[in-house]
Amino acid sequence: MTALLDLRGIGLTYPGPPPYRALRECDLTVAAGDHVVILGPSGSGKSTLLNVVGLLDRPTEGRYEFEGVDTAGLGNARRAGLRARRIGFVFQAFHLMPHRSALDNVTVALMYSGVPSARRRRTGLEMLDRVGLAHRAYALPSQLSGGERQRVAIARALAPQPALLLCDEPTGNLDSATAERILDLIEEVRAAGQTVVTITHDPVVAARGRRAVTIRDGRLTESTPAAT
Ligand SMILES: Nc1ncnc2c1ncn2[C@@H]1O[C@H](COP(=O)(O)OP(=O)(O)OP(=O)(O)O)[C@@H](O)[C@H]1O
Repeated sequence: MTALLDLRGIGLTYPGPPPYRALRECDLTVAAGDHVVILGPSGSGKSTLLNVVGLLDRPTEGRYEFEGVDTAGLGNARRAGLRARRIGFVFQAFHLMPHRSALDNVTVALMYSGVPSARRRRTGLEMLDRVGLAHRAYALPSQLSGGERQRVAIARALAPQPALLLCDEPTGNLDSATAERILDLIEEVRAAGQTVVTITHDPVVAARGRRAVTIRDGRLTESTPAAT
């Protein structure tokens, strides 16, 4: 399989004061179509790593290639464009626009990724249908359950057909039955050929990955491979 992303010797030091070295010498290659889980305790560097992988932050050391392109050479506008088109984010707190319908939340992502307005509504409805929420397209986030909100967030993340789905504690705010349904949906996404990277401190979530990597004190180590 070809590598979707490749990190070599990645380090990130927050400037402070005092400076804090949150990532050190991280090497990670993620093959296209894989689901890699990054597991680690609070404060270990998971979000920092996710921000680097998601092109939100620049590392202070090392080389990060996304789809074969050295990201160090990309200006902020190119990075933002790649993020909108090639990377979907799913967060624990959903981050939906509260005063916009489920459908609007999805179509706005399509607008940022450059999809022409004539196609956005139909694609948005198709994405909501894919997560089982076509019948709630015009509901506001406040009228949806936590699991439904996360499904809208997944529809939004997937709508631009990103190469990479990045999940940050995707089931952190959900009860265990709802969490299972969200994890099933993420597994469907991977089975359909998209690449998934999930960060979590929850072993139940980690068990769903095909490969697990542990981060401790900003260093990555390969864990026992998860079931494939
Ligand atoms: N902007 C910042 N400036 C300085 N230090 C920071 C900054 N952001 C994070 N840190 C520190 O870097 C370390 C890693 O933080 P990070 O948020 O990546 O951890 P995490 O594993 O995601 O934790 P959690 O599971 O609690 O969200 C922590 O010690 C944190 O205090």
